[in-house]
Amino acid sequence: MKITFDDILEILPETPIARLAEGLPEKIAHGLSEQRWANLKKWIPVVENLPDFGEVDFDLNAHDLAIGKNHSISEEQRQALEEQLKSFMPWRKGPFSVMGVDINTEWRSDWKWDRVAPHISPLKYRYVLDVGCGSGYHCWRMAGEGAQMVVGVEPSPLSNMQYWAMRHFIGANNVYMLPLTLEEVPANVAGFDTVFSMGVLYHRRSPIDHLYQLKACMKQGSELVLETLVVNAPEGTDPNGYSLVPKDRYAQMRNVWFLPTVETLIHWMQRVGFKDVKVVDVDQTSLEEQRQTEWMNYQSLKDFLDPDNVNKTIEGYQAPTRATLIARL
Ligand SMILES: Nc1ncnc2c1ncn2[C@@H]1O[C@H](C[S@+](CC[C@H]([NH3+])C(=O)[O-])CC(=O)[O-])[C@@H](O)[C@H]1O
Repeated sequence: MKITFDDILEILPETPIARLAEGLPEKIAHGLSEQRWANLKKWIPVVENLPDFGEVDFDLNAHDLAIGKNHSISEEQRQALEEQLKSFMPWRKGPFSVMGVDINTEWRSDWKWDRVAPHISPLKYRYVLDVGCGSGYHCWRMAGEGAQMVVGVEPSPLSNMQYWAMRHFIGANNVYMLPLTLEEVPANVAGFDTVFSMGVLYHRRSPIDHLYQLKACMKQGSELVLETLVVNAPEGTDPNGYSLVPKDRYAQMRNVWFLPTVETLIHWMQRVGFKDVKVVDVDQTSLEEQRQTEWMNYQSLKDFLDPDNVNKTIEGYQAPTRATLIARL
């Protein structure tokens, strides 16, 4: 199957998010430019040559999407497919099961979805944006909840290939991933009914600007679902207004900037104009939720924590704890 954006370009003008189309072909070309990302030269042919097994069953409400669960292929075909899918390693966000190949990703992203989904407004018939959607795992689950259209924006070309690999087997099913950053989304879209930003805010150098950019995508009365790393204020420090900017790395990640307390995060969201801000979950990431697997064979959370104290990062900070907040525009 060829990677093509013709369908989304054709659909967009008829939707409340029509302004997303502005300059889109050029932005897509930039996002998937082989000059910028030499690996695309090897990845794109793998995607485009995935085998055609005809119509395949799947279940967007299953934790692994159960693609082709009732469709039998030969062991030889299964092994060849496994090899093709392994060319998109490391697989971080999932899991996925494709024609009997179980992609055991670094993250149990289904656990995050199970924590978030019970608290959000029903997605049925909604236009949904998932910012920094990774492999697109949550986008598929959002479509499973009946969304009218899910747009994932994700600058990582490898993550985009992982989306296309799933799409090859199951079709778009209202899910479209664009190889864009949030900053490339036009500032006047103002049409999404639900916007998710999960695991992105702490990567931004200007968290308040990130919140304004999310807001600019949203329709009046719509919902924001924000998930990000938080910290407790040090003993004796007022949590209101406190946020940690790590000296250097945080849990070995170089690109971590602001880790607010939950109180500070609420305040930031209110300052930007979000209403009814609710904290629906705070959860310390477990070693079972993020770990090395056969499909992600680099170091993982265990290696980023203090070997003598799993509640601290290797740098001595509070171990990764994520809060989910829901707010209305
Ligand atoms: N400016 C940006 N605009 C859009 N995306 C970005 C930007 N910068 C980084 N990203 C992307 O945001 C994703 C963050 S992961 C969360 C995945 C999923 N949401 C999850 O909640 O599991 C982090 C985590 O593991 O928490 C990466 O895929 C980046 O490429």
